[in-house]
Amino acid sequence: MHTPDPPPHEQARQALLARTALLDTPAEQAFDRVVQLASALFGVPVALISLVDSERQWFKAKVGVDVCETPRAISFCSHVVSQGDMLVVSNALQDERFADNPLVNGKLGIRFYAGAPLRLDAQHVIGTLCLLDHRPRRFGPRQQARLQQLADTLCELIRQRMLLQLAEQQSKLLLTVNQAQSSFLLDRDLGAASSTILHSLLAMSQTTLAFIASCQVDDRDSCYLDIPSIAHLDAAALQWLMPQLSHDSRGYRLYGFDHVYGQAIAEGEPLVINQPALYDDSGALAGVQSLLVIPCFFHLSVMGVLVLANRAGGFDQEIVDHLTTLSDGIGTLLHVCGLEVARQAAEAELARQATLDPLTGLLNRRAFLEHCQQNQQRFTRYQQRFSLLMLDLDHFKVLNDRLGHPAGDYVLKEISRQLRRTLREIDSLARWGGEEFCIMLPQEQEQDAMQLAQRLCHTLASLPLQWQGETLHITASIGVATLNASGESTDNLIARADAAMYQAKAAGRNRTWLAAP
Ligand SMILES: Nc1nc2c(ncn2[C@@H]2O[C@H](COP(=O)(O)OP(=O)(O)OP(=O)(O)O)[C@@H](O)[C@H]2O)c(=O)[nH]1
Repeated sequence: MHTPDPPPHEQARQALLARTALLDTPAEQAFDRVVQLASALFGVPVALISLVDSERQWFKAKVGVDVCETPRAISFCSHVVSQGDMLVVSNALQDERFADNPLVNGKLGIRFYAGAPLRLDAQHVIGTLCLLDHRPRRFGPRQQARLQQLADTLCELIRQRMLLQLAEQQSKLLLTVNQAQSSFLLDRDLGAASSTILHSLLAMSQTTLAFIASCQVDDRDSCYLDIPSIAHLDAAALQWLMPQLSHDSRGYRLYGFDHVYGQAIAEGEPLVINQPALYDDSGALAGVQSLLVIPCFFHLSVMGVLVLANRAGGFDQEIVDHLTTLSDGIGTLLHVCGLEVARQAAEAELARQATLDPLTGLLNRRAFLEHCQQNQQRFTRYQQRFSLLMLDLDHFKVLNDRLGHPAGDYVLKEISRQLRRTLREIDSLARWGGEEFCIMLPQEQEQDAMQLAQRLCHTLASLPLQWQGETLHITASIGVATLNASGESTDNLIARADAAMYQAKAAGRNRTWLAAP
């Protein structure tokens, strides 16, 4: 018995067969009619639609036999698949390839076989439409041509069926993209929205890894791809991708545009890579079997890419066309997401601005008071005390009157900068109003707070401030108050620090004063 070698591109052929979604499906009238017609037309007892799978032939429709599959190794049809042409065996007993085949000398007793290839595309034969008889027959060229016609019609039926399935999947996917857009508008979670799309895509495209990436530019003007979620069925594929990405709490990022995704974005065209080793010898694609990168547009701008990897048999034009129709929906989603991110950033910036003093950039009185309240609560909870320094520049009016308002502004800004530089990160500094500043020192003992106030006094007094060639001598008076052990109110603490500051003024200025308890 002769078992033929598999045809070239056997893997792609099997992938195409899998995509027909015919294997192991129930009988269908349209296919049954074809075998009934073939049996009647050619006057044979057995007619089959045989699909040649990796290890078996499986019959989608049959007349005259009960079995629904036989091993591929003994099947006549595998010869048709391997040679790509029709096979006619007039008398199997006289054919050395089949004489000792169990289908011939066994119960089935095949003598005559004619099988026409089911050729779905130029390269691949997925099976046969075949005729069998228990006695030898002649099967001339005209009959062979008719059988092939019938097989070609059957192929057309299969193609139509695949197109219909594709259209159904496409409308399902479009619906998924629409749902993802709506859910994003509701909960503003791009990771969840893209994950919904990706999981549907994996199932539909028979791939093992998928992600959506949006083009972003960070605050240092570096371009990167933001990848809010990755869907995968294959840990090995993920291992290939991971070393390329950086990861933080917001998701994954891929910096620069010097890679296949950047290429698809720059060219604005889908990029299909079915032989990664030939495409890129740098090793960046080692571990991936096939890759499809589709740019996603909003109007004429590329907002990001849809990436799918590892499709059995690789990516063909049909799947590219199919997925490209989805990419606009994804592009719109990425655009809406970009608007949302910009809106949130603007909102955060506005909120930040509202807490700052415009001249010095320090916290304003309102924000500082909120901060004090929080520390007050911490005291209630953890008994952690804190101190306040009320700092007022001395004779500032004189300086303003003599050198003008711009000189006063300059001094306020320079003093603010110096204070910020002298204080620690955990200390809070605010412009309380006019030439007055307020400082909060967390977990501070009275003596520590006094020491710091004295250091500030000294630092400001020795500041070499210059205004239009004149050296300015600025001093400050500082009142120091520490939250008392019973946890007084913030207002009371501020009032005590303020009163201490006036004591310092009254005592001659350029000094510190510890508030009475
Ligand atoms: N240039 C400038 N001056 C300000 C600003 N806010 C308040 N001032 C001035 O600060 C001065 C405060 O004067 P006073 O309250 O009399 O206090 P002082 O002159 O520092 O005197 P003592 O506090 O008693 O040492 C006034 O001249 C205000 O006009 C500001 O934003 N810029």
